[in-house]
Amino acid sequence: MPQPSASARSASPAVAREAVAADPDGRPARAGGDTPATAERAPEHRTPTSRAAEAAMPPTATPPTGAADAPGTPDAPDASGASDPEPQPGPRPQPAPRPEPQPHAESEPHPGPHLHRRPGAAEAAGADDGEPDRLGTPDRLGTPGRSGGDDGEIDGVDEALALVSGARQGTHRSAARPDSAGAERGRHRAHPWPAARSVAAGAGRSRAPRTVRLPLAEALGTVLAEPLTALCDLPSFDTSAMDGWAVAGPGPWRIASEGSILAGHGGAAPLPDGTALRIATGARVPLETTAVIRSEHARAAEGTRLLHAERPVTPGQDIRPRGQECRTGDRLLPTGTAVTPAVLGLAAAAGYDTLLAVVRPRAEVLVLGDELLTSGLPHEGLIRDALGPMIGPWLHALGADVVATRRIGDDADALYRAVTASDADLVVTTGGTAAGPVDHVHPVLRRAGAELLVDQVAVRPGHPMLLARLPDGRHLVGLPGNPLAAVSGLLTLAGPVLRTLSGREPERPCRLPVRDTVQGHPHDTRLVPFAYDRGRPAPLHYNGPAMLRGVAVADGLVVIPPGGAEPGDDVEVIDLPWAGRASVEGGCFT
Ligand SMILES: Nc1nc2c(c(=O)[nH]1)N[C@H]1C(S)=C(S)[C@@H](COP(=O)(O)OP(=O)(O)OC[C@H]3O[C@@H](n4cnc5c(N)ncnc54)[C@H](O)[C@@H]3O)O[C@H]1N2
Ligand code: MOO
Repeated sequence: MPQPSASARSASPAVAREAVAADPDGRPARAGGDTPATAERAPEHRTPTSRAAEAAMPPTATPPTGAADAPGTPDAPDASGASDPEPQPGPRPQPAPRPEPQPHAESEPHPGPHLHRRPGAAEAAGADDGEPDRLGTPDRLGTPGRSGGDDGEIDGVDEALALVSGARQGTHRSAARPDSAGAERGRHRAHPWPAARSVAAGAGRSRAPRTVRLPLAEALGTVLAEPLTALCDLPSFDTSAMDGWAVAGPGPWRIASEGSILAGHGGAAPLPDGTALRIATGARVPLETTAVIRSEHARAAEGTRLLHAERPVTPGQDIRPRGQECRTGDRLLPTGTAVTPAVLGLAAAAGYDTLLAVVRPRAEVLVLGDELLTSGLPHEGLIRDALGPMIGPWLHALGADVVATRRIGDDADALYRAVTASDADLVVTTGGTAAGPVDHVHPVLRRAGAELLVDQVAVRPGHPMLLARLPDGRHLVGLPGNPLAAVSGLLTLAGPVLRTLSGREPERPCRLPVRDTVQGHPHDTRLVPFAYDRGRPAPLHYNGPAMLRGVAVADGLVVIPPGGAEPGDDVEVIDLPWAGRASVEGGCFT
């Protein structure tokens, strides 16, 4: 696919801004230089050496081992329009032929010295991300030659990916770590995406769920640890469904003088044949009642105290018979049902004061990275921690009680102490999963004697994600630091672990016809944010590994198998916990 022309790109203010905001080597420019007075810095542990090495990186040099962004990677321009929060005035670029970032945009970096960035590559790829619309448009990308803009000599996507993978393991990683053989094995140890999810679900099942009896008021968000069995008939007596008249036998009826039967009153005497008695909605219907006639369908003849029906009366009308909804002992809900507000209501109606619930698994979040700020604007290579504010609430939505979110910096000893001292059922780390000089997750897990259940997943973004079992049986999910890659890890590993840890069955896959073409990765599954468009998942832009702009407006992520998907192809969808398909017309219900 041809690149958008330079003139088309320069028409976009966002892209124009990016052109001046980027270093010649594609790294984000420093934002002004001054640290805002309010900026609060995460604990500083980084060595001056690593910072100096970063600062010294020449425009075309191989990045330091473990650096997240290589010069000229297609991911670099996501700092352009994607990070610009302002609405862009002026004419919008036409969205139709706009290419999505190439699959290998998620497999960065391109570490070989022969893969130098060409001037202008960042701007070219930046045009991909300048699409301001919420819904994506059909994306056709990765055609041979497209990658040439960023990849120098690389002509086709497959070749580029093969070369990047090989180079990463054979050259880049081996430079970072002495165990280059292990790095070489990396590709083979990656779990296919569906297998990784199964392993994660199985890991959650390996611990017997703890149960607790909770008052209804405290049970919201838990999962039933036993079936909800009706403790009474519902309704528990024959009930009037309307305000009106209880009548016995054929009319007209003599109006009884006893007044009215109200909801909450005890049993009235049997109703004699030929009589009518005022009755309220929800009141017990007297024995021998034939029907209830709504007030507006009956007329009391003046002076005679006789009641006439203005419509035909059928026996049983407007009476809810005892046990209509359930009988005592009926199973209303199975074990494993999520306790929603509606479940609380049903449980109360069926006679429950407390529920036996699975204790929500406890999760602790450990945010790694010395480059992270907890407030203020990015400056001098420091960036805002996007994961600290996001992961805890996301885990809560996935069923965990988050006991803490702690910032660990790039300190291996601090990480070791935090991992081994945590009493959470699930420890979730962010960043540090790859092979850079300060990527401490693997070494710390080795030191802690953890067993790696999943070590890399064949998914983009997020392939360095991991799942480990600690010696005491607790689990750890290592999320990659790139924010959308972290989301991918949440949905691939943390979600299934928490689902089964909290006593629920693994989610049944839902498949829906995708609206647009989505380019596949040659070998790996892709997870792409989407929004529902009349029941069909429409892939969104801003889906690069470091971007959250797409997923922030998404209903879920589509699972694109290697090879891609065409419009109408059924693809698996994972709904975001707060944007379920249940609210969407045409969605599927599992
Ligand atoms: N030699 C290799 N390098 C990399 C590989 C690889 O396979 N071999 N994979 C790349 C991919 S893909 C990803 S994703 C990242 C994952 O790296 P880490 O998990 O080690 O994460 P970091 O290096 O710590 O950070 C990556 C990136 O994300 C930014 N980050 C980290 N934490 C946060 C946060 N809390 N909020 C916002 N942004 C965050 C960080 O600054 C980096 O830019 O590794 C590639 N490298
Ligand atoms: O680029 Mo990575 O795939 O973000 O995980």
